Amino acid sequence: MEEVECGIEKKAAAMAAAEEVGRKEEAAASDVGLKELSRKLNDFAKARDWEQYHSPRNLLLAMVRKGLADWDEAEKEHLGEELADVLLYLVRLSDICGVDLGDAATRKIVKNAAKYPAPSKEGA
Ligand SMILES: Nc1ccn([C@H]2C[C@H](O)[C@@H](COP(=O)(O)OP(=O)(O)OP(=O)(O)O)O2)c(=O)n1
Repeated sequence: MEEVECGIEKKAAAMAAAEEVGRKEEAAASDVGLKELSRKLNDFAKARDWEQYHSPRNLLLAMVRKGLADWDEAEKEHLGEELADVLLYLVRLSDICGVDLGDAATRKIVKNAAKYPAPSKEGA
């Protein structure tokens, strides 16, 4: 009897450990960097010989077409897929145009802050 209980405990511990690994993998996937996405998209296009179709114009048109889709709040999963497509096309477009998107976006946030300063909180 004790042996059976020990076996069940071991199985529960293994399942908890697997769940923890799954959670960590999920967190890592949602925290993926732009350079990693860029590399994956490049591999994806190369493997299919699709580089010929990925001109800046085609990528921009594909991005806009995805962005024009009906965005229904009730269909969160579908919305996520459409927004993911927009992001992937944008990352690919940036790569094709030789733009470091992470760097450009970070610089632009700094520029935006200088252009649109937040109201001072002093005396508020
Ligand atoms: N020439 C292409 C076509 C597709 N893709 C990749 C980038 C997008 O992430 C995804 C888009 O594929 P679809 O246009 O088939 O879009 P969906 O999968 O959303 O299908 P649908 O629009 O029919 O719902 O595939 C790509 O890189 N280059």
